[in-house]
Amino acid sequence: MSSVTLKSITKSFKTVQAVKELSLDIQKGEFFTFLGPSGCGKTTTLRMIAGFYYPTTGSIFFGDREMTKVAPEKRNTGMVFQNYALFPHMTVFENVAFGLKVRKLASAEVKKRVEEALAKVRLDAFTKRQVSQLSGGQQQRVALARSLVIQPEILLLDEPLSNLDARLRDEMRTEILRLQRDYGITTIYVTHDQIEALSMSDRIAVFNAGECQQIGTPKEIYNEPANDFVASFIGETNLIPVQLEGREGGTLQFSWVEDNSKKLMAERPAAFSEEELLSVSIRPEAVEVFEEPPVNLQNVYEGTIELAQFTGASLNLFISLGGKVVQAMVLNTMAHPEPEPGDRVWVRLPEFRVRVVPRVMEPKEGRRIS
Ligand SMILES: Nc1ncnc2c1ncn2[C@@H]1O[C@H](COP(=O)(O)OP(=O)(O)OP(=O)(O)O)[C@@H](O)[C@H]1O
Repeated sequence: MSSVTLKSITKSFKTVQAVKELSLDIQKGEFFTFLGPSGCGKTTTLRMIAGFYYPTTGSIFFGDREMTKVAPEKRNTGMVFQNYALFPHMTVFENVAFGLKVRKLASAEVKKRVEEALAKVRLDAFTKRQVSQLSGGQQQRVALARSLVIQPEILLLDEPLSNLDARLRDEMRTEILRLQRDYGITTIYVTHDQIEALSMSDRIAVFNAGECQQIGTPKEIYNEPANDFVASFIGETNLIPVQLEGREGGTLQFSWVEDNSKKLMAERPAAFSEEELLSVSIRPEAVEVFEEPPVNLQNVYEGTIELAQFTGASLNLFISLGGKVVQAMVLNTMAHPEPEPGDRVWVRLPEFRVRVVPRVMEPKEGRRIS
């Protein structure tokens, strides 16, 4: 088990700068996730940690050992890929034993370790099967056992669940976490799936276009996003571009950029400089919806329901407030009558639930419904 430190690493491929000035400290035994959209540099960073690529500039340490240009086979990392990369003509046992045989371990030791690893991933009944005769989930377990059996210091997982169906993904998520906790192994997990990232990680680094936008625990990333990109990439959110008008005590006073007759108060402390472009972010579950205009409340806007989506546990309401559509998630209380398109409602964006975030994305038009 080892900590991992990236010191200002960059990676360029001819004209593409895949990773820009990235610095990270991953703790011993931590489950750390790289999250971001396709092409943002997650895999390239993981490959630099594995040693398949060397950084163009910057350095990589495992504990206090510099690994920047050490060959992959000398790093003692275990890696699991999206496509499993198993040997289809070999049995489950042979696949898992492969790395140990390369390391020239005695055959009794190989047998013991492989059997232990297969028991851990609950495949002990399948040792003699050809991997081509296994399901996707079982193959992924073989890949996990193969990477763990070498007792790596660091486990690297590159979108390991993306080829599995939704139910199996759920199951394997729990399985991977259980194994990670059992072995206590430092784990770096690459995904573009925010649910995976939120539900599994100790900490997450959110990437965009080769840059790390925020590092934090799942709750920090979700509740206190660093900017509008992070807010909208993690979960659903409503973003309203705003202009600062004043401050009074701890309260910030804004007007909407798209309609400056609409005012908005925010009570959460927010770090930004006067010259930055700002939005407020508010999650659908934080938006309150009223059938009558509420009295003595702030940040209340009159609107019309455009769409009501029933999802079982909740109703997703898309509410037009003049040109802007805001999404609200209200719990299914089986109330009658239910909110319907065309209904006039009042929306409240509670001042203690809105987050002021710097605007780093291009402003978008209001969400289209159809
Ligand atoms: N070997 C390579 N040669 C040239 N460009 C590359 C190479 N590998 C990656 N890139 C480019 O670097 C950028 C980052 O790619 P990377 O694979 O790290 O992204 P990613 O976030 O892992 O994406 P995905 O989720 O799609 O795998 C992309 O623009 C990609 O096209």
